[in-house]
Amino acid sequence: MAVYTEVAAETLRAFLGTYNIGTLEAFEGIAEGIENSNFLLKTSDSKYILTLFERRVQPKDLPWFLGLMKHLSQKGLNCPQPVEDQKGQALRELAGRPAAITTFLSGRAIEEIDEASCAAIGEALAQFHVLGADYKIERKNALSIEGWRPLFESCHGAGDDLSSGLTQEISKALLRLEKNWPQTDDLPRGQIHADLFPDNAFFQGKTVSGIIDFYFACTDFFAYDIAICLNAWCFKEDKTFLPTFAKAMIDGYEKVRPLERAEKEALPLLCQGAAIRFFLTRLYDWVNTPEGALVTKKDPLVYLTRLRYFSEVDHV
Ligand SMILES: Nc1ncnc2c1ncn2[C@@H]1O[C@H](COP(=O)(O)OP(=O)(O)OP(=O)(O)O)[C@@H](O)[C@H]1O
Ligand SMILES: N[C@@H](CCO)C(=O)O
Repeated sequence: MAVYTEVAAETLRAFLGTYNIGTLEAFEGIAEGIENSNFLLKTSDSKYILTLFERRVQPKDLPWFLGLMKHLSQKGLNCPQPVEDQKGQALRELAGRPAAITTFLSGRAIEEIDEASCAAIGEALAQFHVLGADYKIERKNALSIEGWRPLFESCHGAGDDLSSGLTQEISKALLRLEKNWPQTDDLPRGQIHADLFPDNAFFQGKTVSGIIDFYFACTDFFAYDIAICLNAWCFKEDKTFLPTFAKAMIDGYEKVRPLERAEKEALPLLCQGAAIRFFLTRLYDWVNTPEGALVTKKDPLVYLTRLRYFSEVDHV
């Protein structure tokens, strides 16, 4: 459950009084998610999502994230639109936390991933990349190649408690990635979502009705975003890679934005990077989340399996 900060109804009612979105009829904490506290608000006008930012999100980055959401939703991407208060501000403070209200999106996360949903998410990802092109301000990806080693070192060898020899295996993988990771100009880059997991995509039938959770978005290689999705969508029961899902995703992507040859060739390496990124943030959380916290810890070892798989292939 991800509600780290509670909000009293009276406080929320007063807060909503500074917007033009009706009066509060009901609100409830949302169980899903691990990063921020989220609430579903029902007002006399409509439904909204209130997010209180916790944990990894740096307050200085919030205007960039909210700006990107506004930009993409205005361009026609199905994503939450930040709601401005009566003074035109989307970023506010509530219960001592940075806070924002966004529009509510219909649909729900897919129950069973298949080729059709992979194709649809590939297409939606390419739309994200293309529509983000004229959002010009860059935000460095703090969870890319330069961030992984410090994150790993901050876990102080804790991986060995999960699986023996793991510290050595990850050290070797990091060295390999640091030696071979593409330079900034090597591949097309722009604004990427960087966390487009199945729980961050809503579907209505086979159609993507919304993309949420922009709080890892950043400026990086487009193909790295595909690598994240290949990791997150194209494995069966956490272990077996599903080439037909991957092909459907890449074909869906290329309907909107054809990939360059260099991007395709870089995919196995970028997929290893994506696997290590999610392995490391999960390992960090495994070590640092106190017992009894109201949040479900995610298993880092799932991404070790994926790292091993992508380390052994020469194409995806
Ligand atoms: N705009 C929205 N419209 C409808 N539901 C939403 C919206 N934003 C968030 N939700 C709901 O809130 C849940 C948690 O949101 P989100 O995934 O952004 O949480 P998080 O803690 O920030 O993220 P995560 O752990 O995935 O990084 C979602 O699974 C969804 O059910
Ligand atoms: N999508 C991430 C959590 C948010 O970064 C994971 O599954 O590890």
